Amino acid sequence: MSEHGTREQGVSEHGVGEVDVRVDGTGPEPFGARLRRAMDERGPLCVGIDPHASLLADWGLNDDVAGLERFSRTVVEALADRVAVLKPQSAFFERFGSRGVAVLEKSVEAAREAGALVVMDAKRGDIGSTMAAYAAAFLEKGSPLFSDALTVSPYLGYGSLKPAVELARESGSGLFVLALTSNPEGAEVQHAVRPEDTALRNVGATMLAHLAEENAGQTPMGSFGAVVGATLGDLSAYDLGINGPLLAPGVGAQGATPADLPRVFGAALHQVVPNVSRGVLRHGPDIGALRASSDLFAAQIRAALESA
Ligand SMILES: O=C(O)c1cc(=O)[nH]c(=O)n1[C@@H]1O[C@H](COP(=O)(O)O)[C@@H](O)[C@H]1O
Repeated sequence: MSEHGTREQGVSEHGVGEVDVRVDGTGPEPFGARLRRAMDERGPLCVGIDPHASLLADWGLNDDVAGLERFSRTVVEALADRVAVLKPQSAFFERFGSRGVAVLEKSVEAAREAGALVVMDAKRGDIGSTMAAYAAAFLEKGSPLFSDALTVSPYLGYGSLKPAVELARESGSGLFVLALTSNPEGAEVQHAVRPEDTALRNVGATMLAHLAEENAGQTPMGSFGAVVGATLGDLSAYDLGINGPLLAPGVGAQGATPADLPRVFGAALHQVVPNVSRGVLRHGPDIGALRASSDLFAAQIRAALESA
């Protein structure tokens, strides 16, 4: 860690784990502050760890736990010391049952150890009391899957996420709330308008408004981010100024490019964490090639930020 804090051994009801402690001793440094610093130091690129069966095959690996382990270890070794964020997609690990989840645990630990922030992409969402258990699984210090942030679905109502918001505040972790997703099917839910709202205040916009409230007054930015697809075209009708990060999947395999980012995100561009998964991963298993691809995306993103 930098001058702002240290990682120390800490104890929670779940056991011993690493915790981020502010130098002034006031508790864990919030995710938003840690992410801002990582984005400023390393650039904002987030690379996904998405071990698709087809990628395992392309890498010459078996579609089994050993292949999964090798794939994840290679991505972490190649990229955890250079990108701001790594985002393991839990589904590809869960596919292998408990042994896959064990690989996920090790990957998260190794990535954080090497200096990347880890956003666990598990897209959890449930009624509040169950949401508390999901939050404990991913955001409770000392939990085996403890991550810097978690993707969550607000489509049981934003308020159902409250236990996760509270635990994230306590543990210095963050959330990325699905607001306007990169897939075309998302519109039927996210573009819906409640009778009491206007067309400009659809469900996705309502989620952004909740996040703006959550992050109010936080500096340099709050810890409660939105997922907003880079594939969505002009988003100027939305107020993306949530004072928090915008995770932007869709660059690479889904067709968006770094050059699209200024047009899509406008004034919110500097809050954007663009995610690339297959676009980088397809260059493996060679570590140099993975790094070259990630560096190229990072340079293109930097150029897009500078051009705006
Ligand atoms: O939350 C996400 O990360 C996510 C949200 C979204 O709207 N769209 C989306 O593609 N994702 C994830 O981002 C990654 C995109 O992967 P690539 O299309 O291979 O770059 C996958 O892990 C998706 O699950």
